[in-house]
Amino acid sequence: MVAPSGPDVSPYDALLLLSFGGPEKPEDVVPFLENVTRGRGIPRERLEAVGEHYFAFGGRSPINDQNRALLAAIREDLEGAGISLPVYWGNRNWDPYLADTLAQMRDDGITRAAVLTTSAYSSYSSCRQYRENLAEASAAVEGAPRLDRLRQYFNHPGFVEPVVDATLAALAELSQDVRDEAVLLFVTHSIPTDMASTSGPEGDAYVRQHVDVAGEVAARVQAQTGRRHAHDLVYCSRSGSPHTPWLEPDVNDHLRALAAGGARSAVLIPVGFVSDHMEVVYDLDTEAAETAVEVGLAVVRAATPGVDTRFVAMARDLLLERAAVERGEDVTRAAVGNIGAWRDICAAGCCPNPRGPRPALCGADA
Ligand SMILES: CC1=C(CCC(=O)O)c2cc3nc(cc4[nH]c(cc5[nH]c(cc1n2)c(C)c5CCC(=O)O)c(CCC(=O)O)c4C)C(CCC(=O)O)=C3C
Ligand SMILES: [Fe+2]
Repeated sequence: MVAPSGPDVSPYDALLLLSFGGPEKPEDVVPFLENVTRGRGIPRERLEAVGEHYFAFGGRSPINDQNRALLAAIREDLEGAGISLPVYWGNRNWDPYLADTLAQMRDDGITRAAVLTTSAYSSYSSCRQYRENLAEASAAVEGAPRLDRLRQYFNHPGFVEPVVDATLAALAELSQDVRDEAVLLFVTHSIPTDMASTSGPEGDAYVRQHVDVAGEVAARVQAQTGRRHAHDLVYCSRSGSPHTPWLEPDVNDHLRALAAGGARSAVLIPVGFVSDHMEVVYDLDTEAAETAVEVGLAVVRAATPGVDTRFVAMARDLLLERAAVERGEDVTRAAVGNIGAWRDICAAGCCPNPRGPRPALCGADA
């Protein structure tokens, strides 16, 4: 056998895709929601409403199939680049559970893996929570491989470029008489304002990262169309107690305000999501679409990165970048916009857990 001649992935002997997980049949829905919300104080009415969203889709979230497709696409991309590396998949909240995957990796002889999460931005929910789950699952599995979480990639061109093209394609779907005036609405998951203000090493990273990506996408769209579209950052999927402030405006409220102000069209760009999660197919394609009809706005939704070849290749780029860093080599880190490539190792105490400190991997405080 001739050794593969592709790029050097050492010190890694595997890549792990870490995601949220979702139910796949009606019986899964309640236990899944219990997994997600244990100890979170989410009001019962909110849980029942979210359960109904899942039941309306036959009890099946789109997220697992999207991850299966991403996994297949990453394997094919790595193989095509001459990299022979096993790629695993584990979830925080549903089967295949992270701890089971780590046990499988150990049994397969894996000693050190790079971890790509399906979450691009910084905050407790989108970053540290994943790192806590890595710590917890590693502690539960004797002989679990060493894990290096790859950097947050909100501003990696492999994430941003597909969003630009999806926005252009969505604009093209609007009828010509309202296209040029369409407002670009960048949509992301709302989080409690306290969680937002403590995100990242200096605070406010969650919103600043989204504002930067939105500005970059809007500028690139303008460069392509020659039209300057107004753009806003709005939020979906608010949860929690009504007494806790969460990031606003809600996408539905904003659509109503736009219509009241005389706007006729908008493009919803789910920039907070890497693929068509439940938040996208329900909160945007169902609920926000109904709001748009109600107020008479022409609205189209831009595609998420999904399995766009550039997004898939980003996984390889981040893997090779980090492998080189771990070997002590200099690297060029791809990033667009004004913030710069995010750090590999999270700062001590960043994106704190609102319920108090817990062990987390892949940070300066690990
Ligand atoms: C920032 C963020 C992301 C993006 C980053 C990332 O991708 O991680 C995200 C993703 C997701 N959230 C998801 C599902 C849910 N999130 C919930 C609850 C919550 N999310 C929060 C934040 C986020 N969530 C927060 C602050 C809560 C309150 C409870 C808590 O403090 O933890 C609840 C409970 C019911 C409810 O309260 O809505 C559910 C069911 C799914 C799966 C969807 C599918 O099935 O396709 C995905 C990808
Ligand atoms: Fe969520």
